[in-house]
Amino acid sequence: MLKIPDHQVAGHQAGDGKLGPLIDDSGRFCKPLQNDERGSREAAFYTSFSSNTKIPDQIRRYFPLFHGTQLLEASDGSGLHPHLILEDLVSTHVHPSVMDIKIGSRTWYPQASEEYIKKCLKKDREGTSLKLGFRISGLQAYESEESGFWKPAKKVVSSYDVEDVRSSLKRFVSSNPLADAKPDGSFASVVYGGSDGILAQLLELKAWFEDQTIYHFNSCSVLVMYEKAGAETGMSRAEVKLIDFAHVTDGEGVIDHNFLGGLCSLIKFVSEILVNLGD
Ligand SMILES: O=P(O)(O)O[C@@H]1[C@@H](OP(=O)(O)O)[C@H](OP(=O)(O)O)[C@H](O)[C@H](OP(=O)(O)O)[C@H]1OP(=O)(O)O
Ligand SMILES: Nc1ncnc2c1ncn2[C@@H]1O[C@H](COP(=O)(O)OP(=O)(O)O)[C@@H](O)[C@H]1O
Repeated sequence: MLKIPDHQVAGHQAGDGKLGPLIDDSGRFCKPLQNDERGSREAAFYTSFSSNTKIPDQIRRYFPLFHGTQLLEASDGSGLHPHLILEDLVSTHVHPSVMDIKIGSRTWYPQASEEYIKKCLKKDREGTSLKLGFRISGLQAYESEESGFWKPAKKVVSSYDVEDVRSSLKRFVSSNPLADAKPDGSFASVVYGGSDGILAQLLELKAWFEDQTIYHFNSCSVLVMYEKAGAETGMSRAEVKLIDFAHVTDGEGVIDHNFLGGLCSLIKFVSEILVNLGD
């Protein structure tokens, strides 16, 4: 049975007669193809990426598994609609803490329409993209059975400034994300740090981006995920994945400086949280 995911933190959402992703019980995340070129671009990306033998295995694991496209009943009631059948990245989590971070100081690309570029430039300027090379698009962090999740509203997140980004990255890995008090950052070392933590994963991705010239990942996001119960026992299952490939273009032999720069900036923010843990 397909249902609306309650773990989605950004992007187009199903419900209220709108077209959005659906999940099933077998761990599939079904993302409807957008009707314009965004849909065909994303499907083309997954098809090309799946069969590209130049992608190292240790990098492939940062992308959702792709099981092709299928016609499914759309969430907006419009009937059968093509969906990308992806791995649901949090299907094995009980209380997933998830943050969507859109990478790049520029979320548009030269081939896009003037109108689209204008819209993106406005969002990039108003958010932290231009200043930092990334912005938080949405997030949720689990606190407890009683209080549930810290899940700030879309309009709150879209108005984040640099300091809000810094404090949200710390609050996201705190045991008290909903508290007015200073976030304790108590899961930072287990989630962000360590040999297989978020920072190590971001650094591995960065090393690939320093070389790869196959794709330009315009407007893509890094999805950061962990499970609080695991973090409490030192086994957070913290993971980084890349998502949203509706604006990927051919790299044409050129380094993706826009993505690489944003990734470096995010790495610096995460590193600083680890360095300043005692503060
Ligand atoms: O439709 P909205 O308001 O949810 O905005 C979408 C954005 O959602 P968010 O700002 O995160 O809530 C959405 O952002 P995310 O990718 O979810 O970070 C995109 O900017 C999307 O544009 P496009 O599909 O990339 O061309 C945006 O879609 P369009 O404005 O192009 O429809
Ligand atoms: N494969 C996936 N598994 C689990 N959640 C996902 C997956 N892909 C996307 N999401 C969730 O959906 C949100 C929007 O995804 P995205 O691909 O950016 O959609 P859009 O193109 O509408 O912006 C993400 O912030 C995340 O919460």
